[in-house]
Amino acid sequence: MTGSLAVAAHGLTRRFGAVTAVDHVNFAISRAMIYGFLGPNGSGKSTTIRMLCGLLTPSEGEAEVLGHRIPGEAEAIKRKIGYMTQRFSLYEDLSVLENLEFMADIYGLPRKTARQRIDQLLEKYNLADRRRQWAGTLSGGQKQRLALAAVTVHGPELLFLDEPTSAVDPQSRRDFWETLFELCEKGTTILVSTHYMDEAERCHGLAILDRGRVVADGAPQELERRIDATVVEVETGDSRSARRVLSELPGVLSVTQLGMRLRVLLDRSVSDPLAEIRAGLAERGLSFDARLTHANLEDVFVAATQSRYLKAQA
Ligand SMILES: Nc1ncnc2c1ncn2[C@@H]1O[C@H](COP(=O)(O)OP(=O)(O)OP(=O)(O)O)[C@@H](O)[C@H]1O
Repeated sequence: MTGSLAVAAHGLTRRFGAVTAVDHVNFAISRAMIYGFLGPNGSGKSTTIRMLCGLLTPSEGEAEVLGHRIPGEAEAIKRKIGYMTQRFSLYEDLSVLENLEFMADIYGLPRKTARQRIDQLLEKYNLADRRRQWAGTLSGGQKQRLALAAVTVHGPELLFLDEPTSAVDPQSRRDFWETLFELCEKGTTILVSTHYMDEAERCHGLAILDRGRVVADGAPQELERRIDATVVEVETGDSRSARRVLSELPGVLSVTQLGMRLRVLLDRSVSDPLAEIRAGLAERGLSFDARLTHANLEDVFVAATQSRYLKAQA
């Protein structure tokens, strides 16, 4: 692994009995970047993260994390990383301050350093006025800020954030992402899992996971450009009938309704998608307007997961 990579996974696999939760995944994360795992529930995001943190042993394959091999050197990385789980892992009956002191203690920070660092974090995360409040009584956004403060108390080089925004409102999500960019600008590498498309769009790099496999990876804009599908937007007065007709056309991967418009995703193998759609709708006597449009990340996600599903059915 070269020095510019924070994480490299090679054929990383984890089975739980008959279930293959993570299936030979490969990816590389450069230092000081925000890398996303985008995938639905059960796609293997948490299991992959737990293997990279050294909390779960891979069934097969290996990874290098900050220059250490996983499995094998898992102990060596624990002080260099921060791991924020979906449930924020706070002690609800300890105060904000006690939670941070506890984490500083776990990481063995000298008392004076810990005090300075905790004061900085309380200011940075806007929790100074609440230092004596029980963590359990904080709002979702405040708990999230405290959880991030807690996992960064020791100044980790690499942060693993497992669906960190699922329990907070849109404004807290935006603020949280601003903080991630600040950390990244100061050199922290961040791996964040999400099932929100808008969050995935903000990552420098991205792996789309589906049933334990990486089905696409790259920068979000690059993935949109490289998509293995064509996107057509259809406007029609009878979207219900049009939707039914379009769903049955050969090569159609998905039809999504957006207000009065339908967004149709077709496999690349369809040579003239506009003609196909026009012929299908005209045959049923439906009036419409259809045009080609650019792919977004949701289209990339649907194309990557649907075409795999259709190939498996064939
Ligand atoms: N300890 C375990 N024992 C058995 N099966 C497990 C275990 N942990 C995860 N799995 C299974 O592995 C698969 C992947 O789960 P994982 O939690 O990694 O997915 P995820 O993408 O993080 O989803 P979520 O967002 O719901 O956490 C699922 O089918 C899950 O039920």
